[in-house]
Formats: sequence, structure tokens, C-alpha cells
Amino acid sequence: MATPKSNASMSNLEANNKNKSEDMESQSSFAPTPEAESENESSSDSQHKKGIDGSTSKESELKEIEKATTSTGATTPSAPAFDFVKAAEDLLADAKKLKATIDSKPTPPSSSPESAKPNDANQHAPLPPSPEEIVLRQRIAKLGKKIAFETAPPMEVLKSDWVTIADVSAWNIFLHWRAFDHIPLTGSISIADLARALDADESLVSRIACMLISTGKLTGSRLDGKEQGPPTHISHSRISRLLRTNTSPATAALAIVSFGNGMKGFAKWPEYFSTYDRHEPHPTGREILIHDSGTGIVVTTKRRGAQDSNKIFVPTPFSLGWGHPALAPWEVKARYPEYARHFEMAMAAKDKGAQGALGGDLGVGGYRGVNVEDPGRKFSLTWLAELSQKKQQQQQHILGYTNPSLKPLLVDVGGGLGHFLANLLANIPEVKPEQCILQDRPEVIAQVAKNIEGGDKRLKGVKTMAHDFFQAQPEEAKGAAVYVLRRVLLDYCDEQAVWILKRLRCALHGSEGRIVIMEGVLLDKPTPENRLVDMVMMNLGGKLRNEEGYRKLCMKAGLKVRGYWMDVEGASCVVECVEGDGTDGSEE
Ligand SMILES: C[S@@+](CC[C@H](N)C(=O)[O-])C[C@H]1O[C@@H](n2cnc3c(N)ncnc32)[C@H](O)[C@@H]1O
Repeated sequence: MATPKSNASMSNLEANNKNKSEDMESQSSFAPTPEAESENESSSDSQHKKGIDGSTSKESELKEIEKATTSTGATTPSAPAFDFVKAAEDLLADAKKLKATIDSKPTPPSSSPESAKPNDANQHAPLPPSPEEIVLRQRIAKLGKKIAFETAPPMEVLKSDWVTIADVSAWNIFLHWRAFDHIPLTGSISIADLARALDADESLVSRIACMLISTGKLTGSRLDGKEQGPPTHISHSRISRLLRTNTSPATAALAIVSFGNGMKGFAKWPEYFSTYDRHEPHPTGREILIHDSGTGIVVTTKRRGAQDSNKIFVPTPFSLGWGHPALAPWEVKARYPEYARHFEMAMAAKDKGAQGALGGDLGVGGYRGVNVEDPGRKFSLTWLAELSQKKQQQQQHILGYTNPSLKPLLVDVGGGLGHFLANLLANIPEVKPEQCILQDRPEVIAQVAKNIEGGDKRLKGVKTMAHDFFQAQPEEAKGAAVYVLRRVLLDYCDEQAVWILKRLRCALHGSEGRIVIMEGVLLDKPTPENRLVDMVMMNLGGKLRNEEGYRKLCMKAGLKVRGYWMDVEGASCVVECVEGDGTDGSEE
């Protein structure tokens, strides 16, 4: 191996890192590409060849590393240099403000020793942070990350991603084993006791725990009085306590689902894209047209020779990751009830944290998003109150009695456990539960029925209906004033999304009904959180879309967009559409 001739300006550590990375490359299982091989052959001694500036390729590589290491962030000619001194000063100012905020907080009332339980999550819990404190903490964390990213030697940045993989794998397996549940909220547990509780090797538990201790997710200590040696005991950090399924079930469920929706699929990307080529997830095979029997509208295409004529099959990294490449993600989820349970809990938790359309607040409060054409035009569904009363009066007049379930006012399509609907009914009491239909897959609807039987009054009276949104709406669900599709289209590729919309277009055919789409939105300026959602959706075979993307779907489905509202901060949108007049380019 050629030794770099000049490493005077390179620290021993960097030189070490570089040598290590070269070793790893030489041990890597990646086969060289034919191009690389021929390059190697044609210049077997190329490492010593001189470049135009007279340096060897190894020297050039070193120079590149040095340049990047000392760079202040001006990686492209057009990008302004990152002013890390100014950023650090801003961070210090925010840190001081945060400290003052924390110091000015009243101390939480301490529970009496008799009433305190060892596993009481609220015991010793600090008072919840104010919105200002949360904003400050978010700003500090973001700036801190930015400074670290811009100032760390490049190899450190890459290595930290690598650490993240091991860290996430460690917390995921501890979560899977419910290891966090066994660690008391106060005090510690010995690694030996934890291993016994988990029925696992102590040495194994120690290795995994030490990974988490190294990143601060757990706190390690030695309680045998000796100064040397690895930790013998572990206790919770402010992060790991949130991963207890017994005291923080919603947050733990979010973590379980993030891993299930994310890591399993992400790990399969190389296999997925080499099997299905380098395309976004899309239907495979040749396709023929399917017409809706009632209206004659072409609903979609189907794969020639496919077993189920009403399914359009899209292979997904998610299903591949779960070991069921021939199933749709929701079919996979149905096979894992425990995962499905966590999924529903995670959805509910997201609802609580989410704003506007995705938080369900479309009732009295209205949606905080802004109409792109007429900023003064708010979106709300409060008009349903008047319509509900009008319908009941008409029935009274014609029938002599009211039967709210005669024609649906609102159908929540793929409505999950009904969080949105429950919120709407609570906000607009004039709308009767009997006027609303909640549709979803059979196992989800069975769960809703169980919840109602179990005393959940929020949806009592709502008509629940197992219905596949790829199929035509049943008679009793046709002609509704509103079909709501919330957080549904992002799970699907364009072909499937258009199909779902066309089924709804058929259901409102000839009426004044509307479809209200509420979705996450793809932001023009990439942010990690927004792009994460898009990547996770790719695992599921879907995608986040921007305004143009949603308008295109509606147009292809033969729908006319009557309003588009967007909330940039919450990265959500509401699209309201009605049946088009057939002149706007639908796929028929
Ligand atoms: C991301 S969740 C959104 C649930 C709900 N709309 C909300 O915003 O909370 C997507 C929902 O679509 C349902 N779903 C998936 N495939 C479906 C299908 N073919 N027909 C009906 N519902 C389906 C899932 O069971 C799940 O409840």
C-alpha cells in the first residue's frame, strides 16, 4: 500500500481514521464494478501516477480530506460560508435564556413517600415545559446539530451516522424485549438482574446496554465500589424513560412503529431496487382497463393475469422488509396484531401532537392553513351543522319523522379508529353520529366496534363499515355531502391514489358532494423531518406530494379542485374537490 508522502498537516487521529477506512474498504464485501476493475487493471500502479498538479492520486485524496476537514462550510462556490462563531454565540444566548426559564420554574409538588409508587411515571417528573421552553430547546438542538455538522471533520459526520445505526438497533431490541420497562424510574437495576428478567445472556445485555450508555440513552454506573471495569448497573436517562411501554405507551408505540415502518424497509432498499429496477414504487406488469359498473367511469387498470381483478399490486420495501413481498403493507400489518395495536396507538399519539388538518381540528376552530388563491378564505366544516339540520327538517316534512341514517352526511374513508370523526362530532354537535359512516379494513372496524362496546362513547351511533377503498362504494354510502380522505393518499403511488379518488368520484357522481383530502405536504425547501416522512412513505409504496402533485391526482381522477389550503409550518394541506365536467384531462 502506498504511504502518503506528505501528511505533515494531518493529525495522527485523522491518519489513523484514514488507514482504518482503507482497511475497511479492502475488507468490504462490495465487488468492484467492471469499470472500477478495468480502471485498476489499466493503471495497476495508478496510485503512484501523477495528476495534473503533479501529485499522486493518494496525495490528492488526502488533500481533499484535509480541505474538507478545515472547510468552514463553503462547499460550493455559491454557498455562503457557515459562520460558526456567530452560530455559537446565538446558541449561547439561547442557552442562557433556557437556563433562566428553567430556573424561574416553580418546583413541582413532591408526592408524599407513602403515596409514591416505584413505577409512577410522574414521580420526580419535572413540570411540563412551556411552549416557549419547547421552542428554545428545539432551536438550541437544531443549532447545536448544525454547528457539529459544519465543524466536525467529515469522517466524524459519517461515523456518527454509523453510530446511529448501532444505537437505533440497540434501543429497538431493548424495546422489543421490553427491557426499558424493567429499569425503575428512580434508582437502577443491575445488568445481571435485567438479564435474568429478560431471560438473556448477561454478557449480551451488557453489550447492548453499553452501546446505549455510550450515546447517553441509558446511564451506567458501577455499584461494587471498584473504579475499573464496565458499568454493572443501569438507570434511565430522560430519553430512555419514554421508551417504557408500561408508563409511556404512546411514545413507545411511536418508536416501535417508526422502526417497523422505517428500518426494516430501508435495510431492503438495495435488494428492492435491484429486483424492481430504479423506479419509484409503481404497479408492475401489463395492465388493462376496469370500469365502474354503475357509472362506466374507468376506475383503473389491472395487471393482466392478476389473480384478484380488483387489486393493483405495487411491490414495496416495507413488505419486503417484513418478509411478505407479495402482500400490500396493510395486509402485512393485519398479520401482526401486536404491531397493528402499536400502529393505532402511534396514530392517536400523532393526532394529539399534530396541528390543524392532521390533528383533526377542522370543526369550530377551522384549519389554520392558508388558501393559496384567496388567503382570506378559511377552511372549516362547520357548514355541516346547517346542512345536518336542513336534512332533518326535510325528512320531517316529507316523512313525518327524522331518520338521520337515511343518507350519509359524511363518510370518513380509511378513517382508522375514528380519531378525526370523533373530533368532528365533538366540535360540531349538530351533526348526528348516525349521519356519519366510518370505513376501514375489517380488522380495524372490528377494533372500533370493540372500543364502542368497551364504553368509548365518542363514536356511539356512527355507522361503522368494513370497506376496501379500492372497491366501489356500497349504495348506502353513496351521495354523501363529504367524503374525507385523511392521511390515506400518501400511502400510495399515483396510479393507486387516482384509483381511490375515482371510486369516490363515482360515489358522488351527479351530486353536489365533495371530497376533502387532508394530507401531509412535501415542502419545497427540504427539511429532515419532511423528507423523513417522504422516505418512510416510499417504504410503503407511497409519497408525500406538493400542491402540483395533489392537483395532478385530482385532475387524473376527473375531479375539479375547489380549494387548496396549506399550512407550511405544520407541513399539511387540505384539498377540496368536486366532480369535474370531464374536460380537464382525466384518465379515461
Ligand atoms: C395512515 S392511516 C389513516 C387513518 C385515519 N384516516 C387518520 O387520519 O387517522 C390509513 C388508514 O387506511 C386504512 N386502509 C388501508 N388500506 C385500506 C383499504 N384498502 N380500504 C380501506 N381502508 C384501508 C388503514 O387501515 C388505516 O386505518
